[in-house]
Amino acid sequence: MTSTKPDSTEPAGGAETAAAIAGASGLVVGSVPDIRAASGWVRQSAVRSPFPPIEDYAFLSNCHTGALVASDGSIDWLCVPRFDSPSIFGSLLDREAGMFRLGPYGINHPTARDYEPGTNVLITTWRTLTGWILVRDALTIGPANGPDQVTPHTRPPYDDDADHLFVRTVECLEGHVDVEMICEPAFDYGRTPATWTFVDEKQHVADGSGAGTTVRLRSDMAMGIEGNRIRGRRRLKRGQTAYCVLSWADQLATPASCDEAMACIENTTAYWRNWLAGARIPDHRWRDALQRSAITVKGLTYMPTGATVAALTTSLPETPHGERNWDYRFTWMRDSSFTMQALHYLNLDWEADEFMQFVADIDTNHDGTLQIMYGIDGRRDLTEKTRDDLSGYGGARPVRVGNSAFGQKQNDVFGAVLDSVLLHTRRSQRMPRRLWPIVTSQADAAAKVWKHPDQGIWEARGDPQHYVSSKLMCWIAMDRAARLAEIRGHPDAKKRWAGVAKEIHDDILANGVREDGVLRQHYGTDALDASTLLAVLYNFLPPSDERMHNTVEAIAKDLTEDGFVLRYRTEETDDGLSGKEGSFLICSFWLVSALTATGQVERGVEMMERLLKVGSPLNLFAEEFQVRTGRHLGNFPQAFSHLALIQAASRIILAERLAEVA
Ligand SMILES: OC[C@H]1O[C@H](O[C@H]2O[C@H](CO)[C@@H](O)[C@H](O)[C@H]2O)[C@H](O)[C@@H](O)[C@@H]1O
Repeated sequence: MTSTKPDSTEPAGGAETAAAIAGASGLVVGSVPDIRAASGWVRQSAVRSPFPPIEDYAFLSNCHTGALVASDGSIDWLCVPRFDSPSIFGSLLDREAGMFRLGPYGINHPTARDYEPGTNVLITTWRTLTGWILVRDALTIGPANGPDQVTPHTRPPYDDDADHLFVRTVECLEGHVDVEMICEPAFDYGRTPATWTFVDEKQHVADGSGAGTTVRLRSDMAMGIEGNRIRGRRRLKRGQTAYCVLSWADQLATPASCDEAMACIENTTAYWRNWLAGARIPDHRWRDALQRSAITVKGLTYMPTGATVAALTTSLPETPHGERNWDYRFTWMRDSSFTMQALHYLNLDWEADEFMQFVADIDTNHDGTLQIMYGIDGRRDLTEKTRDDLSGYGGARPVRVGNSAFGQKQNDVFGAVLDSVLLHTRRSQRMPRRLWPIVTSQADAAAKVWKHPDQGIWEARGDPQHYVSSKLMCWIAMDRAARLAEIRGHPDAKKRWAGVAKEIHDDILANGVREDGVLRQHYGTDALDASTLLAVLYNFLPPSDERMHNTVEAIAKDLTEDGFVLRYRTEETDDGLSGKEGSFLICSFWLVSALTATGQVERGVEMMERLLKVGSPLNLFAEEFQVRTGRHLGNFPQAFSHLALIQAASRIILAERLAEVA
């Protein structure tokens, strides 16, 4: 895109400022801002990459959409009003595609960042030469009448109470600090910069419009329009507060004072804590990680339909500077089913209920089967386009919007859905009548297609193959369908489906096992694939069976880099793409679960501890981890990684507890 800012590789404030920024403590204090620094944005220093590391971002959500906040206080990703809407802040994918910063003037490294415990409210503490401030950020959500409406352990009647507001408050704790706000939306993924007009200049209210969208900014800081951005400044002294709020709600309603803004944040805090109170999170040293994963998975749920997005973002690269960039702001049947399983582990059955309603309402194919993925509103057409006007994160192109995988045949989808239905039926002790047609159509489809090759769980864009994990999930489909038929009193269907399950089981054992007793990736290769760990997790054979043990050991030995698991070796597998991937975090957590399931709990614990250490400072995980650099790769935060974390930790904790009582 055409740059309107100074060259981001040049120190905006000259050599002195750059040196000050690079201060030995890592804390940026008191760089004397010169006129160039004042006209640019503090991020434009020579001492940091223009694209922050993926793992530096904080994730916020109102269960309609989510945001990524960089450690310098800039919102670099926000799509409104929904996860899958075009971005208005898209600096994540192009430094010129919009951002919204709040923080001390001239300083871009905070002293500390954390979530308000048990919530999705971010707290950032900044220290300057003259004082301390504390910033609170939230995509607000909660009962319209305030936190008093919240009663613990009740199903929130206010489930759809997102305010459609980004609220930011700042409080001066000590001394005095000059606070700066820069709000520069660029609509339609950066294509249309905002045109600003004051609605009420005295009250500091302005509307920014472009590409058919209008947002309202309101603050108690003095603010001025500078082209496509609004800049606000205020010196805060100890005890003083300030706020700024961005709204995209109907009527563009905004809090009219700092007290009102703070009340919205309190409401949001109460909302998340109340939600978490409904979870059964074990009292264990991994509790914080489990809580964060639960909140993150919930934050990736689109409340109006109960669908979950696979991740918040599009096109964060799986290979640095490479082409493995995908749009994950959709609902995969597989990802959502795994998510439901993980939430059940934590006793969060409501969420599963919501997802089942989504499944029941889905617009199926003519033959009654499901697509492998849908829009969060149930939309079927997810046509993929590239946005060639965007630089891409770190230059990784293309940036994709939409995902061609929606048209793929992936035979595991039947098993994923039917496993969820069975789990849900058992947990809720009932199966809604309207789910039965889904059960029969998915079971009949799996019975028909299990012999066919497909694109597999990893959605390879190469030739279809007889993937072992796809057959395995078809076995699950038939097994779960037979059990559901029994529950509903359909003995004939039960017999028919159980018969197909047996046939698939035999076929996998005959064709899917290498000579050395290890499950192979697909029938035409001896290559390994981490998705075969699902055989252990789904009890395809007893955990004591040699083939399960051999598969776990082969993957641990030959499909890892420094202990972290690759989904497959790109040099052995033609997935139709170039570039080497990092290790897949879901696969690494699967290995922890598989080790635990096969009785190797200590090895599982060791690996779990290592995995937790590579989480972001805020306990968030992208899709992949690059061992060589210690950096996260791929979309962020990724539900797959968090749900597999929950599953692995829950299995270990259960195994430890059972060992204690044995
Ligand atoms: O690697 C090629 C494929 O990568 C993406 O798929 C991956 O993400 C999905 C969502 O989490 C997951 O369900 C799938 O198992 C992963 O392989 C991408 O969405 C595909 O379009 C792409 O072909």
